[in-house]
Amino acid sequence: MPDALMLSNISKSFIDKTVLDELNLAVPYGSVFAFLGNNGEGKSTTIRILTGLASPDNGEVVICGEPLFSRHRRLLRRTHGVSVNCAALSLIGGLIDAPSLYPNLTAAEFLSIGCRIKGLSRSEIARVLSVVSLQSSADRVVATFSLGMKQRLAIAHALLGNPKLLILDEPTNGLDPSGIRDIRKLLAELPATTGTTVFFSTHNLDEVEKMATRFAVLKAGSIQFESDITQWKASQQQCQVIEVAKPQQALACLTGQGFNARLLDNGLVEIDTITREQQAAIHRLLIKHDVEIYQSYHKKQSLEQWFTDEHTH
Ligand SMILES: Nc1ncnc2c1ncn2[C@@H]1O[C@H](COP(=O)(O)OP(=O)(O)OP(=O)(O)O)[C@@H](O)[C@H]1O
Repeated sequence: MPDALMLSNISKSFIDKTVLDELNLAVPYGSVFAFLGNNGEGKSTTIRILTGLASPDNGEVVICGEPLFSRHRRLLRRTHGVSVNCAALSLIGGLIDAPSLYPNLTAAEFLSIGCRIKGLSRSEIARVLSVVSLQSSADRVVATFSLGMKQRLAIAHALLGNPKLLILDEPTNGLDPSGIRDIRKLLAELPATTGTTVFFSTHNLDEVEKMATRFAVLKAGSIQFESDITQWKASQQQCQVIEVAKPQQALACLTGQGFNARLLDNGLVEIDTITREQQAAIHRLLIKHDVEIYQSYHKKQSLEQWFTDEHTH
């Protein structure tokens, strides 16, 4: 099975600035793929290219085996001059920038316009509303929706026709915590509920850890790092943090036994650990040396900390 999305050697420059420089990326079927990068690294430019809103200077975009920019198939010539292969475009649902919804229409009326444009049966309306959990709001006027509901309606609109690949630019931007939770749950479940692969850009690294299955970091025009989330988590340094009555004595005991331990500014002792057996050994050792333990917890490096350390310089 081909990847849901493949970018090969994509380059894009604006006047004298090269934004994308031979970018290569493969998004496997069934993944929820997070596309990370600092401001101005070219995430939106990439998303505009892979939704056919802009063309690359060089390189190829392939959606589920269909080239997006092809001279040899039936072409849709857009007003801004980008020629796109309709067969590839029909496999994508996209949500870029803030959703443009008609405030005076009901949710169902708004979606019916999308159905008409795409030549779909009206039964699609109930299906997509159910996917985004808005069935009970089908006849409500959009102007009365919360921001989170509007975003879910915009995603429902992008899901009309059951695209193979949903592409979203910062889908939780501007939402409150409950709106973020709803979108996160919705997107994380989409591959299982509708068979749609999800590709989204974001600045919210907590969100990536909670809902993505894979992520890539864009820097200086190409992918600097890419990994499955589970593999990344397994590879991260883990440590035990303890609060004790005598931190200096605890530190001496632990380093004397070969543990890699350090005293933090706040008086806590942090010890690099890998196994549960090492965690148990730490507690046994301190108790044996009469060091009282007030609290002890296991800590893994967050994606946010890792990103700040590795990719913000
Ligand atoms: N149409 C354009 N003309 C000239 N420069 C552009 C154009 N579009 C984007 N750029 C430049 O390309 C660079 C990448 O912009 P882009 O919006 O893709 O970054 P981004 O990673 O999405 O940033 P952010 O996270 O802030 O949205 C920026 O320096 C931007 O100024």
